[in-house]
Amino acid sequence: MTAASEMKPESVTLHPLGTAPASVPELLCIFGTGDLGRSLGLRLLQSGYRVVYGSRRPDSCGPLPQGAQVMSHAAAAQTASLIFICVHREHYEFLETIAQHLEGKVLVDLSNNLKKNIYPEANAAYLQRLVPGAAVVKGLNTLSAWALQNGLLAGKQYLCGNSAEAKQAVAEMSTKLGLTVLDRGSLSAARELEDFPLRLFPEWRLPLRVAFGLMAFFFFYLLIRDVIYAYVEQRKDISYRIMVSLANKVFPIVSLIMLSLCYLPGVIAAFLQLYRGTKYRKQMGLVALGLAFLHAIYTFIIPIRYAVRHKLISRVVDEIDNKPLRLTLIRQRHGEQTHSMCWESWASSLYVLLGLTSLPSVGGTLSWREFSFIQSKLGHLTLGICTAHGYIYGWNKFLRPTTYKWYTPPGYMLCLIVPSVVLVLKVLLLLPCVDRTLTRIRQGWERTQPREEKFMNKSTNL
Ligand SMILES: NC(=O)C1=CN([C@@H]2O[C@H](COP(=O)(O)OP(=O)(O)OC[C@H]3O[C@@H](n4cnc5c(N)ncnc54)[C@H](OP(=O)(O)O)[C@@H]3O)[C@@H](O)[C@H]2O)C=CC1
Ligand SMILES: [Cu+2]
Repeated sequence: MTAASEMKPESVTLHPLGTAPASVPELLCIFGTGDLGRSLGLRLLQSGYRVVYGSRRPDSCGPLPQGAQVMSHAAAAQTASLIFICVHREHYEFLETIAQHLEGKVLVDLSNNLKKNIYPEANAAYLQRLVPGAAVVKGLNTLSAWALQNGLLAGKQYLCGNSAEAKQAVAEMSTKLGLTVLDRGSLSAARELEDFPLRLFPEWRLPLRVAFGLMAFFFFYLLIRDVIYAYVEQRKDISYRIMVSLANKVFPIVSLIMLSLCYLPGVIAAFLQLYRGTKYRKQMGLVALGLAFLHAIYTFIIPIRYAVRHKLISRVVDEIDNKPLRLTLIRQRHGEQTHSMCWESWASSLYVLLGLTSLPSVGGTLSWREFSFIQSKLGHLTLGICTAHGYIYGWNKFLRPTTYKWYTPPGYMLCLIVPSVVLVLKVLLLLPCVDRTLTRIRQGWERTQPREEKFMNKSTNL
């Protein structure tokens, strides 16, 4: 490490903001030698930049990436036109004292807060107030020191700031680091950007809420229908069933509904001739996958319990010495089990295929055609198979009055509604005449058509 006094700042061409060049400055400055500062510096060096650190203690800061220089804040600021502020907001005051050295520089504010709304203004707005002569750009704050160090740079980054040139400079640098950046407008968006890292798995929130909501609903619905009904009407206590049987009814029900919800927007959109994907599709599908998996596991556990009971039954039957009856009992049980286990293994392997291919690392190795084939064709096939599973499971119960305890349909009947609607719509869409029209519409045919006709098309299709 070189002390600031011994070091001559390298000469770089500094460009006033108004006439920013198309190329990024070669030498970049980082304030703060902490976790983020070090990881970012390493990454910048690897991408072909030169890096100068600005530190309170240029002589005694910890180990820095090889090739980087370190000096005082003021000296470092003079070497570069772009400065990353890798210091916590709580310590920003020192920047005010060196504000004259930061005149005309681009300051990148990467800071985050631990909680929302702990400060009256966004960190970046505060920085801009401390250093009015600089162009503050907020962004890259969803990077993590860990990911930078390990070369993982997936995910979009957002930028905002009042100076278009400054944002341009940061965007070009980010692209060179292999990041995808999106412009979110002026610095007034900084607060929103600072809140991003505080949101945990935002895309998972809706799918998980839907899953939990559906699970809670079906759990209580089945609890009333199965356990409470048996208790009230037949004076039987079957609460021991809650843990396994009830759960094993709730999982496939919710799983199937979630899977069909993945495809519902698609078919509806097709009918509305507004074909676009939905953001939550992948997450919905993966939650459905998880639940289907639990269902399959439970289904393989339940026969073990049945097998135990089975032995008891055979012993009792043995005592009565009624061999034909015993054989029928065994055959019935066995048939049901193999049937159901066969369904489960089919459906779950399809689910796994769907889930795996929707992971970015696997999906990336497939061509677009392969991906859409698996996600769309196999997705609908899985949906079809699971829906058929539901119908076959319950076909002989539909007309039996005892099925409708307290006038409520059983859970599996309710859960077949959405998938059936999706499948019927899908089949309608596959009809040659509809398919042809849809293809033509998607190829831009609609533009020459009056609006009313478009809607008429839709209603005749339905
Ligand atoms: N770590 C991460 O993964 C990420 C961090 N961030 C943000 O980056 C910023 C820095 O985080 P991180 O690197 O983890 O923090 P660290 O605590 O690891 O580093 C902060 C650095 O700031 C400098 N510093 C500390 N106190 C003062 C002070 N009073 N005056 C001037 N400089 C000071 C120090 O450098 P020196 O001793 O050289 O002066 C210190 O190393 C934070 O705002 C954080 O929210 C954003 C995204 C990810
Ligand atoms: Cu099943």
